[in-house]
Amino acid sequence: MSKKHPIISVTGSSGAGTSTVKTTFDAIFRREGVKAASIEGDAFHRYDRAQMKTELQKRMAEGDYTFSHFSYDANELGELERVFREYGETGNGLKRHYVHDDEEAEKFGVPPGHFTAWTAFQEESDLLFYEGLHGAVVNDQVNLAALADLKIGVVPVINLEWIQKIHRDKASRGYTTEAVTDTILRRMHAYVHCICPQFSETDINFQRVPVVDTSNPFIARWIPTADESLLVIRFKNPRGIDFQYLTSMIHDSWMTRANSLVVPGGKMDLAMQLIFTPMIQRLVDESRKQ
Ligand SMILES: Nc1ncnc2c1ncn2[C@@H]1O[C@H](COP(=O)(O)OP(=O)(O)OP(=O)(O)O)[C@@H](O)[C@H]1O
Ligand SMILES: O=C(CO)[C@H](O)[C@H](O)COP(=O)(O)O
Repeated sequence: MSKKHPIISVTGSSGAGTSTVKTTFDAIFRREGVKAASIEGDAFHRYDRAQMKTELQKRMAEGDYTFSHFSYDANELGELERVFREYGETGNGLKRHYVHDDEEAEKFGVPPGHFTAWTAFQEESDLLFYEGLHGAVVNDQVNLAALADLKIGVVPVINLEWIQKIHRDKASRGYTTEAVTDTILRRMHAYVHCICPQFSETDINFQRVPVVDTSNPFIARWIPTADESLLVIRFKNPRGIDFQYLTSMIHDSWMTRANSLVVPGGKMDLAMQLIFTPMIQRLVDESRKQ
């Protein structure tokens, strides 16, 4: 935690929608005149695509079938912790990109499956924004949750998460349904042990729930739309959250528990704007006073 250089960490599994949520944050940052330095979780993978394939084969030959991109040791979480810590102390840090597809290859000048070089943050910023797989990990080696000032979980119910992952990986990353299904299966152990525990560390979780049948996510022809889903928003600590204001501003929303709100899927962006704008203002006001 750093009052001077705050960190916002948006955490979710692959395909959960963390990149999509970033567009809402970018809109708030723009409107509120907040300068954010952004980093992506995939930049902290330990291996490039070819190295990962080799490492996977090696582990499987040794009888380890649990290793995947979700595993702690497939990622440089110590490096991520160092970036969080350095940013909190100095407002600086290092970033790079993991290039997934041809479009990103064109943008970054590096072939798919490779990393760009590490570079220091170019400009001064008011806060650091992380989105990725491991932004609230607490294990015996790192404590990322302790270093982030606002932690957000993006967690569609699992059928929906799989549909999103399958559709995105097929449409933009050139994978087949079978290849994505294999990846989902291979990652399940680490999903349970490395991804899920973070959602007890996060301050607010956003869980999209479809209200159409997703019983067989592997044949879904499209991702359930905003109108075909609800959003459960759960606050770890509801103290200070003005639920009356939120339910009056978000049409058709209601409370299901003392710390949980449900809003129509189409109100996700509005709900995030209403919830996060005052939180971001508070973080930035505090930091400017230091
Ligand atoms: N609220 C939503 N409504 C409908 N579709 C969504 C929503 N959020 C995400 N998606 C879709 O799900 C897919 C995955 O989303 P996104 O790329 O944001 O995931 P991600 O968590 O960043 O994944 P990764 O970490 O693997 O890059 C995309 O096709 C995106 O359009
Ligand atoms: O999105 C992901 C994790 O968040 C990808 O699955 C991971 O970055 C590996 O990518 P690829 O299989 O394209 O090399």
